[in-house]
Amino acid sequence: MTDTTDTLERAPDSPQAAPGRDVIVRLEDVGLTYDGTREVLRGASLTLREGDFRFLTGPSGAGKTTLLKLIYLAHKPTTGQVRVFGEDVATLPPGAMPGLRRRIGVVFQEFRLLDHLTAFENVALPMRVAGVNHQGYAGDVIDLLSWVGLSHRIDAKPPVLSGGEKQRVALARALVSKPDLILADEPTGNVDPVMGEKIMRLLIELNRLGTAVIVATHDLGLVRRLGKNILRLKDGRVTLHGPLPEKTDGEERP
Ligand SMILES: Nc1ncnc2c1ncn2[C@@H]1O[C@H](COP(=O)(O)OP(=O)(O)OP(=O)(O)O)[C@@H](O)[C@H]1O
Repeated sequence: MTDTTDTLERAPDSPQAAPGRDVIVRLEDVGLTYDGTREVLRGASLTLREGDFRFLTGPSGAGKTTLLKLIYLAHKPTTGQVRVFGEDVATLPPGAMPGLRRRIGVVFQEFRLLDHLTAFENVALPMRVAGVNHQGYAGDVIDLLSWVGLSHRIDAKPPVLSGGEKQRVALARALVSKPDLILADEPTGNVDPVMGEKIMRLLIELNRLGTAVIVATHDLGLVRRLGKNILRLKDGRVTLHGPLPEKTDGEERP
């Protein structure tokens, strides 16, 4: 079996460098074609281990969101194998999906906050859906909103929150079930650079505490500053790269 890694430059947390950590996501030779005609992934492979942090980059339309949705079990591959927390998605027993998904926190554009619920209620929602009672989650929700700097906005509803505040509520919601893996699709997309940096620092802190993270982004400045390994998606395939070097004239990589 071939690994993910067509190219690996200075990647200290690479699969090769850390064989002791469990593999939590493995894609092997995955193809995904929408509607039988639109081939987005072709022979895509990657390995993610516990505690890894990866930026996911690539041209618009390359399939970054599609790849994250595959890992979140929202799509099945057309060909190849997807394993998440050791389970083969193709042969997942009925009823196993919610349990797997609870181990994954997502910050996706289309999973918007519910406008009629407060910040507290939005963050609490995954716990309520999982059948946890108020006492079981209230403390965690308050702590999380405080951690993302929103203690003062607990009772505010999304229509009166700024873009950055909404992103941080969404991040808190993704974290409330203490996931082993966070998938964030352009989490800094609609916020100013200072807020974008703050959101990324929160993700990095979370990763430092042990959560694996994949962040899809077009923001190469951020990728360069934060110095993390990169999964690059292009022509349907994934390659793993080390941190971007300092900018050089005319440089145009991911
Ligand atoms: N549900 C779908 N049905 C059909 N085609 C789709 C679907 N979702 C995405 N696509 C197409 O698949 C391709 C990849 O889309 P995707 O959103 O995964 O790319 P992306 O790399 O995340 O793009 P961007 O950087 O612009 O957000 C695009 O051409 C898109 O139009």
